[in-house]
Amino acid sequence: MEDNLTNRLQQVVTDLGDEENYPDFSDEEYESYLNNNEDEEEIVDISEEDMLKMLDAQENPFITCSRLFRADFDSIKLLNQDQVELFKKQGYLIINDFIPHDLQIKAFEQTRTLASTNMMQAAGSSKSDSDDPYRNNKARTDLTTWLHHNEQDGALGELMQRHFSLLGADLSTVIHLQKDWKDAEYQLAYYKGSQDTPGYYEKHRDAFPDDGSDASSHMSQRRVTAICYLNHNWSEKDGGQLRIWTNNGQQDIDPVGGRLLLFLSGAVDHQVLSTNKERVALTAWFS
Ligand SMILES: O=C(O)CCC(=O)C(=O)O
Ligand SMILES: [Fe+2]
Repeated sequence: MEDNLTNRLQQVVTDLGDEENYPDFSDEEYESYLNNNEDEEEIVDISEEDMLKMLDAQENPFITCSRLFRADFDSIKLLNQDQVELFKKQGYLIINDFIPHDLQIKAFEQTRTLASTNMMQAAGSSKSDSDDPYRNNKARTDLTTWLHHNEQDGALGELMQRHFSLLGADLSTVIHLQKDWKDAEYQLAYYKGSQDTPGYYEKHRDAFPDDGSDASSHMSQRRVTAICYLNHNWSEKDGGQLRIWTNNGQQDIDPVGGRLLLFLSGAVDHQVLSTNKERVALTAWFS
C-alpha cells in the first residue's frame, strides 16, 4: 500500500517534470488562457511620449489648443490685437523688452545668489520628481525653485507682481483659463553651463493638448507657458537656444535677456540646446 502510494506519487512527479505532458498551447491560446485567468483589470502603463503620439494622431495639437482663444474679448493692456492673432496662428509669440534692462540685470543677480546659497535644487531631485513624474533626473541639468508672487522680494518679486500679473490679466482675457484660475505657477531655472559641462533640457512638452472642454481638461492643467529670459550679453556661441517645434517646422529662439516667449503648453514641443554659459529664465504656467 505504502509502496503503491510512493510509486504513484513518483509517477506524478515524473509526469510533471516531463515537458511533453504539459498541455501544448500555441502562443494565442496561451494569451487567451492568461487573459481568462486575470483577476484584476490590467492597468496600461503608457509613457508620456506614447500618450502624446496617440493624442496628436487624433487631432493636430495646434488646432486643439487654438480653441482656447476666445472669439471676442474686452480691452487688453500689455499685448495688442495683432500679437494675439499671431499667437493664435503660430501657437507661440516672442515679445522683446518685456521688462526694463536694469530689472533684468537685478533679477539675474538675485537668481545667481539663490543658486550659490543652496536655495535652488537639481530639477530631477526627489523633491521635484513628485511635481513632474514623467521626467527623470537626466532630462535636465538646471537648478530650480518654485516662486510665490506675493512672497517674493527684490527684482524677482517685482517681475511677477508687476509684469507677469499684467500678462496674466491679458491672457485670462483672451484665452479660456480654468474657472478657478487665480495665478500662475512660477519656476525659476538656473543652468550652470560651461564649455566642459554644457547644460541642457531634453525635448518635451509641458502639457497634453487641451481645448478647455470637459472631455480634455482632466488631462492637463497648463495652457500657456510664458518664459522670461534674464541673460545679459547673450551671444550665439553661448548656445542655450530654446528649440521649438511649431506647426511650420522647428525654430531656435535665443534666450536674450528681457525677452518673453509665450507658447501653447499642450502643442509646442521644446528643448534647451547645450548651454555653455550660465542661463537664467523665469517660467510661468497659466492653467
Ligand atoms: O528655459 C527654457 O527655455 C525652457 C524651460 C522649460 O522647458 C520648462 O521649464 O519646462
Ligand atoms: Fe518646458
